[in-house]
Amino acid sequence: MRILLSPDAAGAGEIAAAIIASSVGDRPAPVLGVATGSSPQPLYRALADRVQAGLDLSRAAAFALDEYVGLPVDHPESYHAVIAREVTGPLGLDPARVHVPEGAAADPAAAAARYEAAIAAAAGVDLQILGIGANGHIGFNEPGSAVDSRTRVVDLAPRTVADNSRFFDGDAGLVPTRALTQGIGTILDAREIVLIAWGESKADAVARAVEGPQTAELPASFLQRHDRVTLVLDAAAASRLSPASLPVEAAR
Ligand SMILES: N[C@@H]1[C@@H](O)[C@H](O)[C@@H](COP(=O)(O)O)O[C@@H]1O
Repeated sequence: MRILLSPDAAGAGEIAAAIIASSVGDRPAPVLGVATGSSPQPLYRALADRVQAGLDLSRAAAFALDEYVGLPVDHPESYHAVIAREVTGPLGLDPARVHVPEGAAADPAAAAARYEAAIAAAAGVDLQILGIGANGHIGFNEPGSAVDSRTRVVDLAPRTVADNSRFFDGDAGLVPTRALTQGIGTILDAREIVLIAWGESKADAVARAVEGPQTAELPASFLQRHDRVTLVLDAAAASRLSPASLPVEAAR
């Protein structure tokens, strides 16, 4: 895993945006994997600045990682709404090429299978953007998720429901308890992965993802088996990594 550091979240966003621009900026029709949550927001802001300055993503396709089950698509905290607000608009994507799992479908399991088929039909994801949960989840692959899991319906861990209650007026009772998520296997099929993490609350999960054993108990640890992963971290998120894991200039 390549690790890049910035003193703060905004700087981490700039670094991640630069990687994305150089990886996919020259492709005529790249396929992006896009995450929601607070982690990628500095990245999207920095990428939006690049779009304002001339980066053209209008022919890019995008596949969101996950969506709540049972939330109407027009709910402001549905990932359909979040992706439209924070990604599609600011990055100048074509809404017709942006895909989000159908968490409001009558048959979510069938919707999961359709989503896998849609990713395959697009010839896979070129670059997957990831955040990480405080419990080491990626997408909504909670502890216990298998390395070869595919897009499916999952139950959210109590900690994730509590963490995400901040998006629902602080009321955990309003947070859906199930979601559709790309699986670990789906995520690992992406040709390149950029994970952004910032803040002290992610430091433990980051250290275990990088230095711990590969285990379903910390789903992000499975990223160790991908050969093109970059972690872009601020100082707080990197604070529990051993010096041996850090870039040479930071470890001195
Ligand atoms: N499903 C999302 C993930 O895709 C996200 O990466 C993670 C971290 O969230 P945040 O970035 O807000 O800390 O948990 C959320 O619940």
